[in-house]
Amino acid sequence: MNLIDYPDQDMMMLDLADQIASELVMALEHGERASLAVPGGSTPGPIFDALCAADLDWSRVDVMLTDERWVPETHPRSNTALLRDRLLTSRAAKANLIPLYHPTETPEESVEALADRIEGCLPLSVVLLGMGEDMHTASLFPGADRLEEALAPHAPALLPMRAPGAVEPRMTLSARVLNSAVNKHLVITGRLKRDALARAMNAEDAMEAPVKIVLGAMTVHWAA
Ligand SMILES: O=C1O[C@H](COP(=O)(O)O)[C@@H](O)[C@H](O)[C@H]1O
Repeated sequence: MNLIDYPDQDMMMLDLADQIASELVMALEHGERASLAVPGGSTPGPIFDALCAADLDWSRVDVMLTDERWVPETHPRSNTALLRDRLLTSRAAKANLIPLYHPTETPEESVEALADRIEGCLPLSVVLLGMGEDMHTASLFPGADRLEEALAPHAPALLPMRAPGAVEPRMTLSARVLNSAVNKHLVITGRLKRDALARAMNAEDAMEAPVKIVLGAMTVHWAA
């Protein structure tokens, strides 16, 4: 794991947006298409605000979330709504959204159809992950019902997930998909998440600290 400490959050968000844009450009130089997976939640908005204006051929980029809350796009907690508002705009409006949500009552009803579209984008060119203070990443939560399956080396690409720490059912990329990305970044802010990262590094296994499963070849970006 490579940990970068930034002097402030603004600088970190701009720098990270630049790095991701460069990695996408590189991927497009070597292949027909590039793929990018990004988190939802409260942290990545400023990265999206800068990244959406990057001068690259977005029409050849597939964009997806690392995980989604099972709520419609009109819901304030929809990660897809965040993506549409702050990343899939400006130049990046030309990117192709690979959805992690479909309006069925449960994620189980949609998982197969959604997974089919993800398989065609693997390995991901770039993954950006977030992390909660409980050491979850994507929707790999401690105590989640299908966590063991999602952490397994031959896990399916996409899994429904329910956890005591998650407000609603989730859909998440598996650890296999996250770890197989060509470029891997984890962005965290604040002292509490830095402490959580330290706890995850020292944890016995990823079942108690799921983020541990992705830390191996990860660049972790932190600012207070
Ligand atoms: O629920 C989620 O939480 C994590 C962390 O979110 P944050 O608000 O603490 O930044 C996020 O990475 C994940 O994508 C999201 O669904």
